[in-house]
Amino acid sequence: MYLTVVVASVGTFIALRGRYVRGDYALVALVAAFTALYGYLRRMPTPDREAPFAAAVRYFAAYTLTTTLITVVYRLSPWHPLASYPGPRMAKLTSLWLSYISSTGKRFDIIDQLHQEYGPFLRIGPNHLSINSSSATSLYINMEKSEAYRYPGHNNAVALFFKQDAPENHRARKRVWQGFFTPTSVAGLIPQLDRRTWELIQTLARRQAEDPRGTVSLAETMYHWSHDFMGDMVFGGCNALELMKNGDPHGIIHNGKVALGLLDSLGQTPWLLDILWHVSATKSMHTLEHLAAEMMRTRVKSKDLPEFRDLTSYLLEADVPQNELEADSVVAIMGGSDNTSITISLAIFFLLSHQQYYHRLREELFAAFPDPMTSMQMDELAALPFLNGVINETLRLESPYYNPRIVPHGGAYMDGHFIPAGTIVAIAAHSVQTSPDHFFPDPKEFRPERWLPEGLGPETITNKAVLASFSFGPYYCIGKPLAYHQMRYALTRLILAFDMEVEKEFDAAAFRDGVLNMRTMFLRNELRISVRKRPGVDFEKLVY
Ligand code: HEM
Repeated sequence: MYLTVVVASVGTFIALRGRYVRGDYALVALVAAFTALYGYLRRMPTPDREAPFAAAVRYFAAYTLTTTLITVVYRLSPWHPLASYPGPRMAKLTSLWLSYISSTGKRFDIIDQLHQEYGPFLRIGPNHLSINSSSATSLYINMEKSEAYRYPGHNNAVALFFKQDAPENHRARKRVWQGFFTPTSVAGLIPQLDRRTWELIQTLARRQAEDPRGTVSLAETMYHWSHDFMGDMVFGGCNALELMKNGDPHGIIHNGKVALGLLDSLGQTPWLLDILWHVSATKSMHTLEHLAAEMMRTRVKSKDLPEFRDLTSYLLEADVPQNELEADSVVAIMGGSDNTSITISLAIFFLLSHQQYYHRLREELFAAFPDPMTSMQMDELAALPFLNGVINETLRLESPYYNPRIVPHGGAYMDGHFIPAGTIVAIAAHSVQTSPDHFFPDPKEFRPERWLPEGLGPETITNKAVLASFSFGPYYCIGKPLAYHQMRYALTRLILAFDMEVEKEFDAAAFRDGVLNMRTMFLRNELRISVRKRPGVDFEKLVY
């Protein structure tokens, strides 16, 4: 019987090597195999009169252990296709290591330290490489997304962001979204952005006035602002989110962020996510999915549509089926609100902790807009060099996103290395974005002047092409132009409206250390500020 166990283990290893198998299906298959074995043993006389159940457990444990042992030996052996790539032993053994370091929110830092130890090509999973080289931007031109982007629960609906088995489905859907992101269409959203940003200013002042400490949570209020604007942009305001007025009773922000964090960490071990999808560990993912579906259903039924065209109107015009509208709405809710608002909050954090840059930006903005109530055009904001420097510098330091791709048939060559087909590869975005080869001097410091034509002096290196914040290639961020405008606009309005200060006891180093990145960001410490209205600003009378 043990010979049969070994043969079964070797057979399993050969059949599954390098293949992705759904974890929930595999679990069901294992339970079925155990049941069949037990049924078989019940009918067979066992020589030593061992109970059939105990014998089934023993054989099954032997099978599992043998299969695991063969896999472990293979992964650490010189015959593994990635054997020549260095990395921590645990990473070579199991993708659980990558899921674990992802769940700490400090993956970017851990991977950066490992790159310093092992070099630019780092094995961070049994079948997974992190690449700390500008050449890795080319991965994004023609490689498909890894299984980490699979819609949890294998909803096969076509939607942006999530992995599609047929890339042409992604291209077709991206064309529909592109209709919404044309300059004319984005221009139609400007009055909404204006309205919501004045409401943000009122909300910051109101919340501060109501707070016993006399301060306001900037990051939380920015999230409320971006979700309210997203509700207008995606659903034409039909869902009456109104987080700035009502807070977040349905937990859309919390559940959205936890869901994204789970996707970012468990997604690196897709078989485990397949299993956990069926239990309460992934509750936030289900909650986000239900909230998004509900919002989309309300929008589809609504007769009370705004004058501007929202994203859903483009999807409906293209006859996108209901289940795909709902899947796209998950993407739109998270894509359209999360990164933009946290980037603005972090830009303000950097400015307030580097007063010289805060003053420099104020000078630029006060000169460009002497009347703080004035309207602002997109091209005027896009032409302000220091404002753009502040935004790019914040993105450079605080968007260490992890975007894994899969090497296609035939493999790939990079910097003299051959990477076999089927390997999962990702640019080490944080390492590249903070490397002295690409950003010099002071690559780890917030120095927005590096983005100006004169830079930080004659030695300056600013390799704009490696900024991976919006990714590259066919899966680049479709919202990039809108996101830049939102960030420029909100930052400018806030700086024109208020003198801002952090709380007296604010610890900038501890705050920065407490920024956790799992594609979305979690802040361990609050960012509370105080705001004081500037002369000439009169927002109280504006009614929304
Ligand atoms: C600072 C703000 C933003 C940042 C840093 C950002 C970053 C990114 C990144 C890195 C990706 C590629 C993901 C990957 O390959 O893993 C992406 C995709 C995407 N983003 Fe953004 N994003 C921002 C704002 C927005 C906004 C405002 C929207 C508007 C709805 C948006 C919608 C999307 C969509 C739909 C995708 C998927 C594109 C595709 O699959 O082709 N993003 N974003």
